[in-house]
Amino acid sequence: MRGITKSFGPVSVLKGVDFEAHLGEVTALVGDNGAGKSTLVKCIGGTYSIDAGDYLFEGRPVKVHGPRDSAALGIEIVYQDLALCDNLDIVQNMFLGREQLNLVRTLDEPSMERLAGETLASLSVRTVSSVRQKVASLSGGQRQTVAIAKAVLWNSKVVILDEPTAALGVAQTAEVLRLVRNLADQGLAVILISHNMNDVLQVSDRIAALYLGQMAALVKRSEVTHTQIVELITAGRSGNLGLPLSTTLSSNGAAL
Ligand SMILES: Nc1ncnc2c1ncn2[C@@H]1O[C@H](COP(=O)(O)OP(=O)(O)OP(=O)(O)O)[C@@H](O)[C@H]1O
Repeated sequence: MRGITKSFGPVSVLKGVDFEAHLGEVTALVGDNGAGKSTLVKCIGGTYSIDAGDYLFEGRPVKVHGPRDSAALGIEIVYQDLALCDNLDIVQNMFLGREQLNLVRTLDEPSMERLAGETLASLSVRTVSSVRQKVASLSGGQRQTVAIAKAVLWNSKVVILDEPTAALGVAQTAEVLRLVRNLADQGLAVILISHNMNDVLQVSDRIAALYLGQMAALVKRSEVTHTQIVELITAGRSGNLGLPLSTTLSSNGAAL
């Protein structure tokens, strides 16, 4: 994404944001409440149209007018609410709206069941006992796992995860972070929105810090400390990292 701007009426939310994600890497998207993370992700997913800027995919300019366009490129977003149906089982959830049909045009249950099982196995998911289990009976971590598996089922290239460990316990967080790392190691570009610095430091390769609708910095994980990330989030800059002072200071020099 290059020079992305997005406003809602008079409210300017994204102000010339540059952002990129690479195959085989986890890029953490961090920023304070209201910094514009969700808005940026919804622009990537096509839920919001961008006002100005360039959207490039695999180096080519693309037009993304809605979620169907981003899905066709191989971009999947797992929102915080997971969008799973409690009354359906894991297979039904993973194929919801994209069910496979057999030759007589009825649901190809064996094929969907096999693919669901293979996808979970390829992600080394051990916590789900049966793909025919109702989603209502799954724990928070298992639900997250199913939502992520659903996102990678479609030969996805980019998977965006919105706060995947929020509200999870210690063991379940570790399991989901292992899965996040696994996705990148399998070659996907993973974008991880998170407020949890431990998660960010543990799994990310790059960190993109949004500050008041501007990209304060997009840096390699190995090049920043915990303190610097916090400073980028809260002040838009840290030492020689971050936005130029002129954009983060008001005319009298006070930080905005
Ligand atoms: N549909 C909308 N209409 C008007 N303003 C909006 C809309 N969506 C978001 N905003 C505003 O844009 C700003 C950025 O919101 P956004 O949800 O992108 O931030 P965020 O970084 O994801 O925050 P959080 O961490 O709290 O989820 C906020 O000030 C918000 O009020």
